[in-house]
Amino acid sequence: MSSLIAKQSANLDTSKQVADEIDECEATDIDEEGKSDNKEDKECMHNVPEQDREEMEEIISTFDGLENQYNLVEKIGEGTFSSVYKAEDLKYYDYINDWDIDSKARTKQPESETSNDRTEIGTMKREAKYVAIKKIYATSSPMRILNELEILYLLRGMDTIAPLITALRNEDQVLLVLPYYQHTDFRQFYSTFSYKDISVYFRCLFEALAACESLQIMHRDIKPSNFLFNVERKHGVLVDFGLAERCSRPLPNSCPCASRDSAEVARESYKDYEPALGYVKNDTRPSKRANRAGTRGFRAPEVLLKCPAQNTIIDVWSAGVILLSFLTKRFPMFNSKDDVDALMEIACIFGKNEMRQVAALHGCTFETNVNTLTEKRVNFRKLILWASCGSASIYKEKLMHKPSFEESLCLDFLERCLELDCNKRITACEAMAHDFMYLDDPTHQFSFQRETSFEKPETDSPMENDSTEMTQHFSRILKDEENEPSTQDMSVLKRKRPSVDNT
Ligand SMILES: Nc1ncnc2c1ncn2[C@@H]1O[C@H](COP(=O)(O)OP(=O)(O)OP(=O)(O)O)[C@@H](O)[C@H]1O
Repeated sequence: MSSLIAKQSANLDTSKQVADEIDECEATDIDEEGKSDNKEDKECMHNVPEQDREEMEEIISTFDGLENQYNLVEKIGEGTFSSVYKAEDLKYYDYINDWDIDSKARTKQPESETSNDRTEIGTMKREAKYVAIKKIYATSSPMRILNELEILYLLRGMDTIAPLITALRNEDQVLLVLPYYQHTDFRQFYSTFSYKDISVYFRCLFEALAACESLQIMHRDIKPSNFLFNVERKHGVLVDFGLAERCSRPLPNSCPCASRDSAEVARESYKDYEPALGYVKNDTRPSKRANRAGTRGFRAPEVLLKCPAQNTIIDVWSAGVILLSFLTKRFPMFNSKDDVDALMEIACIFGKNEMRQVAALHGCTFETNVNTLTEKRVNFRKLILWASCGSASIYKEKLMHKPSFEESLCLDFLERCLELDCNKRITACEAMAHDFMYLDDPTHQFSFQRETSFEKPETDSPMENDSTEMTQHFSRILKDEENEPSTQDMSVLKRKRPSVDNT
């Protein structure tokens, strides 16, 4: 076994470190070998499914000496490219652990307490410390693994990005060791968060995105399960840079969106376009190729339209989709099975007109014979109220009220994140200056001006055109929920699509 990245050596005042880590509540004995006597872990191991236990035993047997460093406790995640295990770090106290933000937060305690603790070092009970071990499947290419390692290295030192502690390799097996973050499953809080809570969530997320943006790194897989949010600590950490990529300077003619002039022409050109029905049988045009990596439902329009000039702004769109889930109280928001479906879901909200425009921006055409799509976009406030109110009468009542300051601010931020045109979308750094990020900060001076005039909207029909399939679909959801709240299908836009000949 070889260590790809050496742990920082332990030549510091270890005693101070140890003293700083004391937490009486979670105290755990550690014997001379360094193994903890954590009863919870032992009980946990009994509950570990047979298959997971076998996997963990295999990892231990593959990596010589691993068992002296880490005690694998349970499997905590399984993705397309890796499995993730929670493990106790048996050598924690031998190393400088700058990555440990929990302990850092705790060391901010009064001097008198820490000096008292220091005197008890020899005899004290040490708290068990955990890491997350990510086992990358051997099918991943070495270049992909190296890319993840390099990007994690570049992004080190951020409180909102999970840093790499170390990495281990044995032949084709690679383990990444990351801090373990106690977090809350998104499904447990997304429908109950207040605007202030949502603001805190997004400030952490955008802090991480702004750091990526300043280094021109696209994460490519922004979604709730990759942003580990701890509700109690009100802190989140971005993980999983397995698909991350460094932006390359786009060639000006690689896509109309890549240069200001051609983007302007493209934005206008779609108006004159006359769609030709059918498709070219012997199409000799070169196929359009671009990185489309990501998770369905979170891909930005430019990714779906195979834009070769993608940049960090794709992650802002994905963050916008998460925000839409918070506000509509629907997760997942989109549930497409392929890219065409995904574009249709987006078109349900933005309407055909804007879809044609964004397609032209990336050198494509958008045409569909799905006659239930509207030309114009759906108003975000109406969509959110409709999806989140639970009953048509509450929806109507809320719609009649002027949005609160918090709601207006949040809607403004949502619109800026979910901007179809990637050149007009808010950047992560700009987002950090948006007032929405500071809703919970009593010292923040707000400059956001909400519209003073408020026209009571027509409430007979929730959307512009009540005859569309989408409106009927939304209405059905509302009706169902009025009678009996449905927990079966939380995805607003999940619906059967009529057969499409030409999209
Ligand atoms: N540092 C960590 N602390 C706690 N849990 C973690 C940590 N890293 C990952 N996890 C858990 O493991 C899951 C999978 O991790 P990760 O996203 O890195 O793997 P993946 O194979 O790329 O998954 P996917 O294909 O779903 O994106 C996460 O959703 C999370 O629940």
